[in-house]
Amino acid sequence: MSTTLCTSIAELKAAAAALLAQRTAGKGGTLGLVPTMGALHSGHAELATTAAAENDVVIATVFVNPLQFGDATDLARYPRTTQADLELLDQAAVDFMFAPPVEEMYPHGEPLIRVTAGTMGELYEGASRPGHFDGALTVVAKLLHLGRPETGLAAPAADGRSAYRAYFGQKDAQQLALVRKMVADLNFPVDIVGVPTVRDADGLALSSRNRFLSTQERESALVLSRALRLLQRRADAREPLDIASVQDLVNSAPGVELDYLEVVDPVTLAVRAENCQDTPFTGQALALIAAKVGPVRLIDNMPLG
Ligand SMILES: Nc1ncnc2c1ncn2[C@@H]1O[C@H](COP(=O)(O)OP(=O)(O)OP(=O)(O)O)[C@@H](O)[C@H]1O
Ligand SMILES: CC(C)(CO)[C@@H](O)C(=O)[O-]
Ligand code: BAL
Repeated sequence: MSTTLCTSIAELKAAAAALLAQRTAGKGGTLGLVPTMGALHSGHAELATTAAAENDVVIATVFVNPLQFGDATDLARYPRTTQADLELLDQAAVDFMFAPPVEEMYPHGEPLIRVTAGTMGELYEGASRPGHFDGALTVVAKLLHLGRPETGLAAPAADGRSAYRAYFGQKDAQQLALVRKMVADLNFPVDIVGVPTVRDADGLALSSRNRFLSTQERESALVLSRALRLLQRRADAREPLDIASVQDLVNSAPGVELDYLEVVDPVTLAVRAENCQDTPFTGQALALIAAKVGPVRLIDNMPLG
């Protein structure tokens, strides 16, 4: 096992700085950070291997952040699989797994000062999970600070890339857009890298919560990626999207309760008011979907155009 498990911030910072100095002969190098909540699967592995291919040292964080859970049951039953996570990260050539206890991250209880995700954080996922993105951005801000060693990072490269990069999945499109906005608005010295969604062969986006689906619910859940692909085909053909018909298709799947299916601007996430129903699709957009399948809330998205 070459991945080192760290549970304290001081231990992580010292060990990461030392390894970076050793690997780069003290000349400075690049560091990749992969924030996760654990219960790792091949989607996380893709983030980790991308980070390992692009950086001298990689830290993956595994922390089930209470601040981003409104629902205590969801928090309590969130899967925790530390040993398996360590093995997956080792396979992906990650150097450090930072898995702090809650008291290490929040030693004085919940923090008084937090990041607010603003109006963008109130849309879509934020509407169903009030405060979720404030909690997620607050912990991401902390992790971005904690993961960066105090010394040993190279100056920005000629192509303008920072020596510090953090990796997030495009599956959580709203989270990725909000992290990019936080980093831009608050001048965090880090590049955010978006990694494409990894899917099972039948199209279902991998998610730690998929394990709670029964066989029948998993079959029903395929309607999410099918709906997105149907919109993609219509967009590619420059046909009207007729989004209402796709919403009906999702709701007709047994046990599926659609929360939202929206076509939005890929950067601002504002709903596209035009070209979603009857007129031919033009330009580029992102289709976002969320639905409850049995007891599990699932999200997915695909680019259009
Ligand atoms: N299928 C996937 N493909 C690529 N990246 C993914 C995938 N699933 C999750 N990620 C990314 O991994 C990071 C950590 O996500 P997280 O630990 O919440 O996993 P998850 O599977 O999305 O869990 P859940 O949705 O059940 O909370 C996020 O940046 C997320 O976007
Ligand atoms: C980014 C993150 C690790 C913050 O807790 C979480 O929201 C997630 O796993 O996507
Ligand atoms: N992947 C998003 C984290 C969450 O569901 O809380």
